[in-house]
Amino acid sequence: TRSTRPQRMLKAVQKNATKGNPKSVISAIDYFCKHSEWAMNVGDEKGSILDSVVTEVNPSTVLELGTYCGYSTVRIARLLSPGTKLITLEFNPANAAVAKQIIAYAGLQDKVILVEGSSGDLIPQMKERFGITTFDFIFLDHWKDRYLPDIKLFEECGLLRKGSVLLADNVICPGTPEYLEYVRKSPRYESKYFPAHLEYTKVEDGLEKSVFLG
Ligand SMILES: CCCNc1ncnc2c1ncn2[C@@H]1O[C@H](/C=C/CNC(=O)c2cc(-c3ccc(F)cc3)cc(O)c2O)[C@@H](O)[C@H]1O
Ligand SMILES: [Mg+2]
Repeated sequence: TRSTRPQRMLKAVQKNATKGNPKSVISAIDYFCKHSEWAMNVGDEKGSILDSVVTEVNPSTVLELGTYCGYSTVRIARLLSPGTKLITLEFNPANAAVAKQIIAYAGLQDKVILVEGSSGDLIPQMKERFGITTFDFIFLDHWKDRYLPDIKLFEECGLLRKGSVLLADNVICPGTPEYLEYVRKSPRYESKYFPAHLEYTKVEDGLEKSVFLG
């Protein structure tokens, strides 16, 4: 049967990137998406903003919602200090399988805990399963209509502390209007919009950074 786009992306990484070199894996995926097939990775423009926020926060506890093929997982994990791991949630087993191989190709498997399942089920399990008290940094990049219910779940589960940083992709395109209204109106968050473009296109998009105020 015909291969899937994630499988073709993995092949491109194995062909064009250098094993153990995260930067080359990132470049190989960006090249594939620019010259072969568009795919919904955060991309290099928004990816640079993600890099700068991760570097600024220098988090000890990290969560990513929506691994997809692991592009942003690799971007984040390569910047974490030694001993720090990121937890990434992916409910599509085929995507998780590709992501696992891309993360391993980058040599970052020891810095990543990839959990197969739905955020709605897994967020309430974070404390007991992974010994998490609160998250320092959360990257939201899963189904756009799930950003709002999941941020409320973080609050209910006591997974945010004063200063926790949430960074959300695609707040313009495809758009997350309810989430954006919530974090911008709520007195419990200090929000900032980082304008950019939809990955590999000239379409307007951006990232919303929201700091929990406690
Ligand atoms: C009910 C399940 C909610 N919880 C969840 N828990 C764990 N993993 C979840 C997930 N939701 C989705 N996922 C996974 O995340 C990934 C989904 C990401 C959704 N992203 C987008 O739709 C998206 C879409 C675009 C896009 C933009 C313009 C366009 F014309 C077409 C697409 C751009 C992006 O940057 C995007 O991130 C998949 O791998 C999916 O299996
Ligand atoms: Mg996205």
